[in-house]
Amino acid sequence: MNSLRARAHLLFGRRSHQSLAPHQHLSPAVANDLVISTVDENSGIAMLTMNRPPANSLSMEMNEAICDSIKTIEANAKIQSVILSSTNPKIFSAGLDVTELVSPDKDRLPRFWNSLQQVYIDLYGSRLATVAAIQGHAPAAGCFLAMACDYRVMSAGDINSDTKKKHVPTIGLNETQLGIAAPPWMGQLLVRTVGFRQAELALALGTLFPPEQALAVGLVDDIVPHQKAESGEDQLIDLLPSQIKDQALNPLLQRAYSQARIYAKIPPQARVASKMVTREEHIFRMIAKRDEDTQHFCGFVTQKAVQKNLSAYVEALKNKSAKK
Ligand SMILES: CCCCC/C=C\C/C=C\CC/C=C/CC(=O)SCCNC(=O)CCNC(=O)[C@H](O)C(C)(C)COP(=O)(O)OP(=O)(O)OC[C@H]1O[C@@H](n2cnc3c(N)ncnc32)[C@H](O)[C@@H]1OP(=O)(O)O
Repeated sequence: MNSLRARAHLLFGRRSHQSLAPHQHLSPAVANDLVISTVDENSGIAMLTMNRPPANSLSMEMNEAICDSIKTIEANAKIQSVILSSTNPKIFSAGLDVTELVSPDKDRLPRFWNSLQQVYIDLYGSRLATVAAIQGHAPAAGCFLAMACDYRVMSAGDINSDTKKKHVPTIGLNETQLGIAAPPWMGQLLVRTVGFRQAELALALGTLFPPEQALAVGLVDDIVPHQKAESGEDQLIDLLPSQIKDQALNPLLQRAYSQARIYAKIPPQARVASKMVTREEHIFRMIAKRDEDTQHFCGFVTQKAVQKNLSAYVEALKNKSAKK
């Protein structure tokens, strides 16, 4: 147990990206615009709210902001749990900013990929208990963000009171639908989350799961119907950033908060050591294979055929949005 604790300290007690990541980080002031951090030392709970309109897509700066925010919260010994949420009620995160992938700058592309690897190291390997509050869509790297957390609660969707149209969020690794493959470590994370056969099917088909199906395969741990709750807790209201203060009666955030509180009550050393049992080897593997992974990614993404697929995809995305 002692050696496990020592190793836990090695992995989780120190900021991995301070010693391991060669890339630059944004100043906290800028990072705070992209990811809003709020903390409540009394309950030991923090909230990281992604705030990169329109879709919380992951640019290099967004990845760096996520890492910086985790670092800042981890430095506060009074905080044990963090909720990862979004200011956009319909999109948790649209995954990688696809404009980073099309006709990429050759110097920026590897740094961009390093920044995503760092999110894996910092979020998946965080000492904090992490709860993803998935209000809206979480495709591709959006799904990865959720899978890198310890617990996932997802909204069952809602009905627009004006148009009466139902909004049903989806989650999954849909990369094959873009003509690309999920990176091996992301695919393996899906395998560890939902099991081999479900992952094999979902990766090949690029399946985006609606909430009920996501729950059935184990991609999320709980789904929450949208009906507004009758009352809100003061502690949750205090934790919500001003941009989403009106969400205090949102049952999804309430459910995420109650799960964060459950985690915050577990003795941290025991919780962190047990987290290591399942995550340590994968974090170390990423660290060891980081350069190789970056070379694979850059080589793959810059292939002519892949660029063609990605360009067409981005065009379709823009056209779809323009038609609205
Ligand atoms: C042999 C060796 C092999 C080694 C292999 C190694 C590595 C593997 C290689 C590559 C791996 C690369 C990994 C990629 C993972 C990813 O994350 S790719 C990104 C995938 N994301 C998506 O497909 C989501 C695309 N978006 C949507 O489907 C929808 O937007 C939505 C999220 C479902 C929301 O729909 P909604 O109708 O509400 O909104 P809009 O579609 O109108 O979008 C609003 C607005 O946002 C912009 N936008 C959406 N998504 C993105 C994005 N991902 N990036 C950038 N911008 C995005 C959209 O364009 C609209 O903008 P506007 O026009 O300015 O309004």
